[in-house]
Order: sequence, then C-alpha cells, then structure tokens
Amino acid sequence: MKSLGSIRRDFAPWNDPNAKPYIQFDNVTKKFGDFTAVNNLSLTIFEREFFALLGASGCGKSTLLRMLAGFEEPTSGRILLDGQDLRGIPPYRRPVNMMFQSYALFPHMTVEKNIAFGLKQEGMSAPDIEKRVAEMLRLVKLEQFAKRKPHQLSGGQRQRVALARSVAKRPKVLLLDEPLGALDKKLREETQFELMDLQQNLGLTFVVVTHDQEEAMTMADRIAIIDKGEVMQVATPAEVYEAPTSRFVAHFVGNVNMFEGKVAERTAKTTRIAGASGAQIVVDNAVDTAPGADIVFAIRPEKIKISSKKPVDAVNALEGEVYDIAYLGDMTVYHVRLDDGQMVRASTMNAARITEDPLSWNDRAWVSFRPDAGVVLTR
Ligand SMILES: Nc1ncnc2c1ncn2[C@@H]1O[C@H](COP(=O)(O)OP(=O)(O)OP(=O)(O)O)[C@@H](O)[C@H]1O
Repeated sequence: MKSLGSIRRDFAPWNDPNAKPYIQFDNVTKKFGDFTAVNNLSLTIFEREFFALLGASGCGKSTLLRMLAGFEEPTSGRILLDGQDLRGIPPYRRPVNMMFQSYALFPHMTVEKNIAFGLKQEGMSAPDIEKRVAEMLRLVKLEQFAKRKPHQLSGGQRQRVALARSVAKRPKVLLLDEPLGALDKKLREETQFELMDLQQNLGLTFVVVTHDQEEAMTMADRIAIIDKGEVMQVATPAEVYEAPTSRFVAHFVGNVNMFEGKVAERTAKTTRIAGASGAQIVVDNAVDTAPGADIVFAIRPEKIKISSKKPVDAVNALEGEVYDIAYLGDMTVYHVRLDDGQMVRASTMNAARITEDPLSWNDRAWVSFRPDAGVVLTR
C-alpha cells in the first residue's frame, strides 16, 4: 500500500522498530463491580505524539485517561511511562497533567493569577513565575487579557487560559478530556490548530479523548478507535479513513457504502463479489477468502462516480435512480437507489460552478468505481 502516514512527514516513530514507546498500556483491564469498562487493552504512545482516543459515549476512553493520570488504578495489567510502572504512584507525582472538560478556572482570579497558581504551589520563585506566565500568555495569544477575570472572557479565551495553565508546569504528557467540547464549531476548528501548534512548539506528548471523529482526524498523529473497552484499530487518520480494518471502524469514521455479498470468483489479482440480488462487482484482492465466503466491499462516497450515461471502460458500473440530492456548496451528495434496491451515496466536488452532467431527482443514473477504490472487509 502507498503511504498513508503521518501529516508530520518525518514523524512516524510507530513505524520504527527501534523506537521506544513512551506510554504503554499493557493488557489493561478495568472493572467497576461486574462491569468491564476496559477489556484487556494494549496500546503504545510515543514521545511527542498527538494521540487521540476516539469512541462513542461510554466506550471507556475517559477511564483510560484517568488511569494514566492516576485517578483510577487498573484492575489488572500495567501502565508504563518511560519504562516505569505507574502502579501506586499518586497523580501529583506523575509527569502528566490533565485538562478537564469543565475548565475549572478560579473565577475570582485574573488570567495571569490563574496561570501562576500551580507554579506558586510548586514553590517556583516570583521572577521565574512571572517569566513563565508571560511565556504562556504569549503562547496562547492572551497577552492583552492578563488582567481580566474569567467571566470577562469568551468561551474560547477561557479555553486557552485553561490550556496555558495546564502546560505552565511543563508536564511531559498532557491529557485532554474533550478539550474543545464547550466551543462552537468555528472556534473549535481554530482552536484545534492552535492546540496542534502548541503541542509541536513545546514538544509535548498529548493524549486527547474525543467522540468527535473530525476533531481526532484533524489533530492527531494517530487515533485509537475504542469500542466497548477494546481497541478496534490504531492508525494514522488517513489509514483509519482509507484502510479501515473492520466494518465498525469504516462506519465510525466518515461515510461509507457497503457492498455485501459472497466471493464468486478469485483470480490472482481480483475478487468478484456477487450480491444477494445478483449484481456483481470486481475488487482488488485484499484478503485470502475462499469462494462462497461472506465479504463486504467498503467504499467512500467520494470514490464513486455518478453519471447519466453508462461509463465506458468502467470495471464496476451499477444502474439505478437518483433518489435524493443534497447540495452542500463545496460538494453535492447524491443518493442513488440501485435497481437491486441498495442505496448508494456518491459525492462530487463542485470544482466548477456549472456541472457538465446535471442530474436531477428520479433521473436514471450510473454509479461506477475502480476495483481499488475501497477495501474488502471480513469482520
Ligand atoms: N466509577 C465508576 N463506577 C461505575 N461505572 C463506571 C465508573 N466510571 C465509569 N464507569 C462506566 O464505565 C464505562 C466507561 O466510562 P468512560 O467514562 O470511560 O466512558 P467514555 O468513553 O469516556 O464516555 P463519555 O464520552 O460519555 O465520557 C461507562 O459505561 C461508565 O458508566
């Protein structure tokens, strides 16, 4: 497969067999009574990585973070940081800091006092505190707000104060639980980039918990997709999107079409899949699957072409009727009901202002795609 690697091109320690993991969850299980919140989970995070734990509500991602911070201990298994077993080490003695969803700023203190608070408690000298606070204010671009109190700030500004306060003590690892949850969409997007800059400039390791796939995709070097306390896949955003290893992951991240069927025939290079209704498609061989086995071809909407005439030379072309059209400005999403009843989602970028092949509701239409435009999944 071609590289679906890190956006930071030169940063991919997970591909380096000699790289030492920084954080290790080693067969970690966490039970609350009879309920298993985290189930025999293992994963590794590298120094300076921006790592996201992504999953639906209740999947156990916050529990993972809380165990790393030391607010919970694993029922079994180990968590190592820089080779050291963290069991029994209280939160304040771990080189990690946690930023909570509710930022919990002190309302009666100014921005600079909020940032200075932890440093003072640590016994840092006054001139050093002053220097560090100024540096933090610069970092989060709040210099002119130093004397304000939290209620005189916007949500996004409060967010940045909380961030500055969490990184002021220079923890090696910053844990962020839904850090942008309280921000509106536009501010969220801006802050995502600020967070990435901050992490890179300070050279910190970030572990962020989110249920927002777009947020994880934007910010993280790698994403762990968690379901019911188990890791479903750990990969770069591009791999998770282009090469999901299960239906669960394919569905969880982005939109996807699933062509279900049985293996009808295999050659050295391709597999022919027969759907229940008789429609057949040909895909590149990806897995070792015997004829007759159940299989699914997962393909993203933007990899499907839609046209009013049957495309010449297309290996896979299926006919149907336009059921629904959503014009979204930058792109248009078509729902096509194939003649066998399956609904297919195809999206096209509106790169030009006028479409050459306009399609309307109830028009006959063809959807076509290349054999390598999706992935074959068996689980
Ligand atoms: N102290 C506790 N006692 C009992 N059950 C708990 C406790 N803490 C968490 N759980 C349960 O463990 C599961 C995982 O919780 P966790 O907070 O890790 O989920 P999450 O993935 O972070 O969800 P959310 O996005 O809603 O915060 C949930 O079903 C939750 O109810």
